[in-house]
Amino acid sequence: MVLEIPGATHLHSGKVRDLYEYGDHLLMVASDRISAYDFSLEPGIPDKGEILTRMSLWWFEQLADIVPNHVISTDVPEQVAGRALIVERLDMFPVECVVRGYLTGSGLADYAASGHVCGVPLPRGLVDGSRLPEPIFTPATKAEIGDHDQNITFDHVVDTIGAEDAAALRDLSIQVYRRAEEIARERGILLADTKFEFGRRPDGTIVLADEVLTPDSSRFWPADAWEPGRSQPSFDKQFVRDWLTSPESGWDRDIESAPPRLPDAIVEKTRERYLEAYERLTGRSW
Ligand SMILES: C[C@H](c1ccccc1)n1cc(-c2ncnc(N)c2C#N)cn1
Repeated sequence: MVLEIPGATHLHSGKVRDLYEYGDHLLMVASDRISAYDFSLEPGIPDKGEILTRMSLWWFEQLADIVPNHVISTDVPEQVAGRALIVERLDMFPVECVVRGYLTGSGLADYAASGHVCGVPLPRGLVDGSRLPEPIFTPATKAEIGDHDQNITFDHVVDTIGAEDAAALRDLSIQVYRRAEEIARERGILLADTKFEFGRRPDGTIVLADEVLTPDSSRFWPADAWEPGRSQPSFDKQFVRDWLTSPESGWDRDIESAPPRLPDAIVEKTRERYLEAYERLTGRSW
């Protein structure tokens, strides 16, 4: 559902976010929508958009000494107060800058098939959830709506945007991941992997854009439940996943039908997990 916002013209809609033209800038709006198993679920999680917007803002502040960001203002239209940002319009690089500190998901699948992820060789014997010896840059191309991003090699990034910018995005992405992973780990949250988007200013400066280091752009795992060799519980989405895959939901994931509406109890427990992640990471009370 695209909101009519005075002064804003709708540009893009993602599963859980919407982007609008807003004068010379852009308005990035986070919804309360939650997605799992590639479906947008109902109902939304109350305050999720605001919690993740505040989390992203906090991360931009923590990272400002190593990378400039696109945030201009939080003085947004009343309708989206607290869950939108006015951001600088950038020339976006067409690369999803994914950094992995742990092996799971499509990275694990590529590793199982080839011993590599995005052309990066990894040691033998790694399992689901293994911590990697060093964080790796595993870029992807933005998929069409509804499709999964496609993992690509660093050389493919060089061919797309040139060697200098490719190296700059790789180095920046890994530097930002390392800083964030350490901050999160100190607070009991494992940042298994994350996806950054960068853009360029007219003067050539590379700027960190999009949302950053939220449970929507990253895998957040509770550190005290980490056990390589099996799927790790998601910090924020595990209640939803467990209910959807339980007999109680009556949902059959295999027939690719839309999942049923989430029960109030699951919605509330999930809201509490987003609040817990925000308060633990930022040290700020909601
Ligand atoms: C993928 C992402 C998106 C966000 C929200 C909803 C749907 C898509 N997106 C971000 C831009 C973008 N373009 C120019 N300047 C910027 N500062 C940004 C940002 N952030 C274009 N697309």
